[in-house]
Amino acid sequence: MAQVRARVQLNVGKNSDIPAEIISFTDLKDGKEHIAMVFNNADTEQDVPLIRMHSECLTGDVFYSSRCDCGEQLNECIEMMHEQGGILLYLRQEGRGIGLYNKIDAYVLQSQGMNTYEANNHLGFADDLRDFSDAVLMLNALNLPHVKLMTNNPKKLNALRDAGITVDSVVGTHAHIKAGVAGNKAYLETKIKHGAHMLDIKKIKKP
Ligand SMILES: Nc1nc2c(ncn2[C@@H]2O[C@H](COP(=O)(O)OP(=O)(O)OP(=O)(O)O)[C@@H](O)[C@H]2O)c(=O)[nH]1
Ligand SMILES: [Zn+2]
Repeated sequence: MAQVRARVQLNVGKNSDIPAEIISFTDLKDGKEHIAMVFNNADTEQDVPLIRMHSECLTGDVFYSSRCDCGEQLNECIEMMHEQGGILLYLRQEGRGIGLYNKIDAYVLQSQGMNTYEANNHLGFADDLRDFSDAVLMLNALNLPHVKLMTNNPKKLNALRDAGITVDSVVGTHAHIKAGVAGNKAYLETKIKHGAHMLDIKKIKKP
């Protein structure tokens, strides 16, 4: 059974002015250093807090790469949780679980015309290698059996429900579209078409 190892306050967000608490865990299964980021003490003060399970994307989260929407989604989540509280589970599942170097290889293939899933398959990987059982262990360690979930990905919803977490409602993220050859429009459209994502491509975030 995973347990909270340490929790400490810090400020996060673009201007380092959003109060949060970062939490580490013991006994997670896959050996990765997943963390939870808690806003407004939502884990102790809300009966049904907003949760996001965000998979690591170095290129998007750190460098705001044009190829995906991860960094913008992360900021959208931090800002929403600043307003209404919530718990962000930051999961070290780079490249939907294939790792950074393999994701870069997949980008090479995408530059040659393959879509995001075809590129994964061409490299010998399934469409999505992620397993959300450590996220469930983290929710259990935080004593959160009942949540609202921020995602467009039905697999995340099913993973929580299958593990016995009650998901009251699902909150979609905005479409963060970037044009151009190395843009993310085709990537987002492919996720909707082939990945059954519930993203509303017209729900564009106004600056
Ligand atoms: N293999 C592969 N992984 C990618 C590619 N583009 C982005 N990723 C990874 O996809 C994951 C995106 O994760 P999430 O932000 O949790 O998004 P999601 O599963 O699409 O679902 P929601 O954002 O919750 O709707 C990250 O781990 C990225 O590194 C790609 O072209 N190939
Ligand atoms: Zn990304």
